[in-house]
Amino acid sequence: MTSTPEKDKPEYSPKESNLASCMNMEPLDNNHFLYCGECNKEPEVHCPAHGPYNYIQDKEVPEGDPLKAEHTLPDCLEIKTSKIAGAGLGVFSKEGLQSKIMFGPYGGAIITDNHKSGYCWKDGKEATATSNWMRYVNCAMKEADTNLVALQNKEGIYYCTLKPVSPGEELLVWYGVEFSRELVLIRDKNSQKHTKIHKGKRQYKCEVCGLLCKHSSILKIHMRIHSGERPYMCDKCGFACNKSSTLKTHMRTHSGERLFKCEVCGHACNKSGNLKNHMRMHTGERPYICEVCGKTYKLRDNLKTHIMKHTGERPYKCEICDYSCTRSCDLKTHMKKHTGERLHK
Ligand SMILES: C[S@@+](CC[C@H](N)C(=O)[O-])C[C@H]1O[C@@H](n2cnc3c(N)ncnc32)[C@H](O)[C@@H]1O
Repeated sequence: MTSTPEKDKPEYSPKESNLASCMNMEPLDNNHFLYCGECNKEPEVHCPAHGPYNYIQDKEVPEGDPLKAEHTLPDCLEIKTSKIAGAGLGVFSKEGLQSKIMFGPYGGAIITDNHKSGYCWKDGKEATATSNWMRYVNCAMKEADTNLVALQNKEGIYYCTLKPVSPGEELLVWYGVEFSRELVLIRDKNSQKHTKIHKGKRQYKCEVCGLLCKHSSILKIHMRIHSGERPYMCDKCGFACNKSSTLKTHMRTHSGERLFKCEVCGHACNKSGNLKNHMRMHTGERPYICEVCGKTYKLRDNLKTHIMKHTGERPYKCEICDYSCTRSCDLKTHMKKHTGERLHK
C-alpha cells in the first residue's frame, strides 16, 4: 500500500474527512496518539495511508441510569457470554464491522488510589455505572485474535477495529503485557511453562461452559454446578453440597472446630475465607467497591446488599404482606410482627 505524499496529506476537517467528533482535537503530543493497525504506525490525526476512522457513538441514556453499561451498547453489538472460558461476559459484533471503526471513549470515574481492577485502565479510569458498554470487552489471548486496538486521545480511551470483524465475532482488545500480567491474564514465565506442561492433557471439556479439565473425575464434579446435583448431605442439619470438601468444611460448624486462628487477636474461624474477612478488621482493607457510587466494603455480601439500593432489587419478600427487603435478617425481624414474637427480648 502506498502512502500519501507529504504535501498531499489531508488537512484535518471533521466534515470533509468524516472523522469522529471525538477526534476534533488539538495537535497530538506524546500522550495523545492514534495508532493505525493496518500500517502499524502512530499517525497524526488520521492514518494517511488508510484514511479516517468512522465513529459509532454510544446510545444515549438518561442521567443516573444504573444500567448505563448495558444501555449504552450500540445496536450493532451485543453483550453475551464470552467465548473465552471463565472470562465472564464479552461484546460481540451482531452484523459484522469494517476496519477502522472507532468506539468510545471508555466511560468511568477517575480513581486516585492505586487499586487494581479488571475494569480500569492504567491511567486511572475505572468503569462504573458511570461506565459504558466498553467495560465488557475482553482481552485477546493471542495477537491473532485481537480485532480492537485501544487508542488514547486527550483524556479518552477509544477502541478501534484493526481489521474487519465478522458477524458473531467477539470484540477483543489487547491490554498490553504489563497490565495483562497484573490482571493475571498473562502469567509469569515459570507458571506459563507449567501451564504448557498441562495444556495437552486438559482434554475433558464441559459442554455447558467450556471449562477444560485434566481428569474426567474433575469434570464430573464440575458438572454438578450445572445439574444442581448435591450428593453430599450433612446428617445433622440436612445441608447438601456438590463436593465432599465443602461438606467437610461445613461439619466444622457442628463440631466447633476452628482451625484458622488470627495471629493478631486470637479469634479463631472454621473457614480460611472467614479468617481472611476477619483480618480486614485489623488491616482496614475495603476491597469491595460499589461501581455506582464508589462506597467501599470489607465484605462481598455487604457490597451485594448495597448494590440492591441502586438496582431497586428486594429479593426477600414477605408472604403475608407486601413488605420486601434486601437482607434476610430484615425479613426475619419483619416476620415477627406477623407471628407476634417480641422484637426485643
Ligand atoms: C474489562 S473486564 C471485561 C468484561 C468481563 N468479562 C465481565 O464479564 O464483566 C476485564 C475482566 O474480564 C476478564 N477477562 C478479560 N479478558 C480475559 C481473558 N482473556 N481471559 C480471562 N479473563 C478475561 C478478567 O476477569 C478481567 O479482569
